[in-house]
Amino acid sequence: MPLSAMAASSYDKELNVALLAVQRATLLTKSVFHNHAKGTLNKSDASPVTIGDFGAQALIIAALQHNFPDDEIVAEEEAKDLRENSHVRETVWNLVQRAKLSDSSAEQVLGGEVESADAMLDIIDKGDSKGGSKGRIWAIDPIDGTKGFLRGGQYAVCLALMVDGDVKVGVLGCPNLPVSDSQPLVEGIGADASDEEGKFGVLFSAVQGQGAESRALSKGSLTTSHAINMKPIKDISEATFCESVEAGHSSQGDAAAIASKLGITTPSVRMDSQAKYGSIARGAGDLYLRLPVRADYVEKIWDHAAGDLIVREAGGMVTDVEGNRLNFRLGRTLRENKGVIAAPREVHGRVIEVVKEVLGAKV
Ligand SMILES: Nc1ncnc2c1ncn2[C@@H]1O[C@H](COP(=O)(O)O)[C@@H](OP(=O)(O)O)[C@H]1O
Ligand SMILES: [Mg+2]
Ligand SMILES: [Mg+2]
Ligand SMILES: [Mg+2]
Repeated sequence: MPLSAMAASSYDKELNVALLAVQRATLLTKSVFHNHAKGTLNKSDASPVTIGDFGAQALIIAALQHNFPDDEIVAEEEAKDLRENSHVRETVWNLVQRAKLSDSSAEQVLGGEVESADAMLDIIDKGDSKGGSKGRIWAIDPIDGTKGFLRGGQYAVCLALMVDGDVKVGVLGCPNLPVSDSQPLVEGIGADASDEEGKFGVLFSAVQGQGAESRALSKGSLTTSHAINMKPIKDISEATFCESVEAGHSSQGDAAAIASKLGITTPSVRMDSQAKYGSIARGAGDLYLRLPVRADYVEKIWDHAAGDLIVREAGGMVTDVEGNRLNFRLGRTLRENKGVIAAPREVHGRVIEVVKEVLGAKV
């Protein structure tokens, strides 16, 4: 490959912008958690959305539009509720204006000052791409695990770049996870993520073919990163697995049955959001099981794109419950996939066998 083509395919700029954009948006969500009523609204599917979700989405899209004006964006939220509710709109607008990284050169990279509250609404609605298998498309989940965010549990600010339907860059900001990779899995705020000394959680990232990394989140420029890898497993019965806190998002009964058949005796760690993908990628846990609760639920690409790449680049395998790779080419949803099974490569096949036994026995 000619040098110029190699440089063009390394995604250095995309990764840098994505990391800084997620870091700035994560700061906004932290300030909402500490200083505000969350401004929770209920969406049409009865799930919650907060001023933090809207503000984080506006900030990330503004940064992407400044740097990559021709790219498409698939984002979870839309501005409709803000157009109808001036009080919530003004609160989000204030947050967006105030959210700045402390390092001016980092802010300069992100650029794209939002000019007015109305411009902010239009920016939020730029996340309405239909997605698909062609071209450059970013997927944004401004707060994944909104229920966890409201409870003071785990949540993640998630951003991924897909090119022709393949995830090339993935970033997860997890402000409530421990900074250090070797801390055990936690359901609540990590002991060393308390915001003292400016430490507040972790930023995971991966670029296709270049491995996965983690670094401490900061309020200014990026901190130094290091490579992360899934933990090698000798005996599957010694694995720890994580699953959703919300029983409505993943069948905890099926997970318990699968774990028991695998000989796993350690209870599951329940945590919200794509923090589960980051946690197994850094070796703090081994398996992530997401087992369908309702036959009609279709997973969304923004709930999985970044985590899928980060786990695969750390040495893992991510599939649905049938063992098929997640297909990000079909639009805003993963309509061909049911559930998610993420595990180290060497044991993934065995886990899928047992998943099929347990789920097959139900029908
Ligand atoms: N019935 C269901 N089954 C699976 N996932 C669901 C679901 N209803 C909502 N979700 C998704 O579950 C995500 C949270 O996952 P987790 O349980 O791993 O924390 C939510 O993301 P948001 O919080 O971004 O809306 C939402 O998209
Ligand atoms: Mg949501
Ligand atoms: Mg989500
Ligand atoms: Mg969300």
